[in-house]
Amino acid sequence: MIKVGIVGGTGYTGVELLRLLSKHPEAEVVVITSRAEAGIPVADLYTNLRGHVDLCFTEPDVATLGECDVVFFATPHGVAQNLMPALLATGTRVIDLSADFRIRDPELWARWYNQTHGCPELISQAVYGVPEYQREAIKQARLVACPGCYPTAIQLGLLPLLEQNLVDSEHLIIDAASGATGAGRQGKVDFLLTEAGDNFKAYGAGGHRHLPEIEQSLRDMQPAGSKPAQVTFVPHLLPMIRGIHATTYARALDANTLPDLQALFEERFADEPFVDVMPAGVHPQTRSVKGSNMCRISVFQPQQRDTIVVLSVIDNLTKGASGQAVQNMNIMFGLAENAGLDVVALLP
Ligand SMILES: NC(=O)C1=CN([C@@H]2O[C@H](COP(=O)(O)OP(=O)(O)OC[C@H]3O[C@@H](n4cnc5c(N)ncnc54)[C@H](OP(=O)(O)O)[C@@H]3O)[C@@H](O)[C@H]2O)C=CC1
Ligand SMILES: CC(=O)N[C@@H](CCC(=O)OP(=O)(O)O)C(=O)O
Repeated sequence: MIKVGIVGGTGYTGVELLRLLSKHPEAEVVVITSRAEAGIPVADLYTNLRGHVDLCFTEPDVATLGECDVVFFATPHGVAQNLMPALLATGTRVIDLSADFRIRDPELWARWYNQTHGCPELISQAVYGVPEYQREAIKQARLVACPGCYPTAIQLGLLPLLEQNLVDSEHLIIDAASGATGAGRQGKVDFLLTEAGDNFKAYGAGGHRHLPEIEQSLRDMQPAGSKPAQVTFVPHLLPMIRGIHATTYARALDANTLPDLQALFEERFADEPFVDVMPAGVHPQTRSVKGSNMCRISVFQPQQRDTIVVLSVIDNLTKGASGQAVQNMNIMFGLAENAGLDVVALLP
């Protein structure tokens, strides 16, 4: 059994890690931390885990965490970077769900996250954890930086087009919408039922912190010589609990020579356990992935003109965070990639 520690067990990604790992055949959570709830049984706070998880929350302690084979950070950005040098020195491997190690340039990170990076010397060791194009690097990684939820949905939708250099990469336009759990459990007025319910609004249109992460990862997918990807990214808040829907508009470099896009997408993801290309003409919907690690994608070329539309949906807490983190753990430890993740989405 792989011994697992979780730092930050009281947030939504922490409880999602517990839900998935409690049924994992080859991993067992042995430590779960919370400073505010130390000493309290996990199942007292999250009653869905009664009968499945017997642990109590404990204070974060590097020596105890260092006895685990792998430690997940489900903490706000700025936390993992401070514990990382001491924790990696124990020999444990780390999977960070926060944004601390996603961006390679610490100055760029500092500008978007309004704080100085506490551990720039370890950033180069981090592998960006998108299995669909980083699988080999993830196998060897000691530190995996899990992608953000919006970046995951957007990257998977654009991967086949950018790898083949088929679109005008400097003018990509993305509208994406997220359920309210995307904002975490630390309540803000905007996420009250009475504020978010029966409403739909954009936010961050002038620049969202996921923009540099999205552009960095899209550029990593592009073949040498391509024009570096630039995106206009507008996120929206949807009055639902889980789910992300991303709509991406990309102009073909040459609409007359485009390959069959449906076949291109189906072939690119044929061997991917967690990407499902929908049949031609079918629109994906967030509830078809709720609670599952699947990303469902559709591609359209309306009126056969030169704008390609890609629709992608994920559950922000599963493929967008904790499910992808478990998928990365499975790859790092040579396990079946779907271990603990073979879950059918909850529908209706
Ligand atoms: N929600 C989502 O859809 C997604 C979230 N993420 C990222 O995952 C991370 C976790 O998010 P989420 O689950 O929403 O939870 P929160 O951001 O609300 O994190 C809360 C957890 O972190 C712990 N924590 C906070 N500060 C510290 C600290 N200084 N030292 C140790 N532990 C600390 C808290 O416990 P306590 O204070 O009691 O110690 C609590 O358990 C964030 O970085 C988020 O950006 C990534 C993808 C999707
Ligand atoms: C609805 C909502 O507020 N979403 C969050 C993003 C959620 C997320 O998961 O971002 P990280 O992975 O980088 O934490 C936001 O827009 O900031």
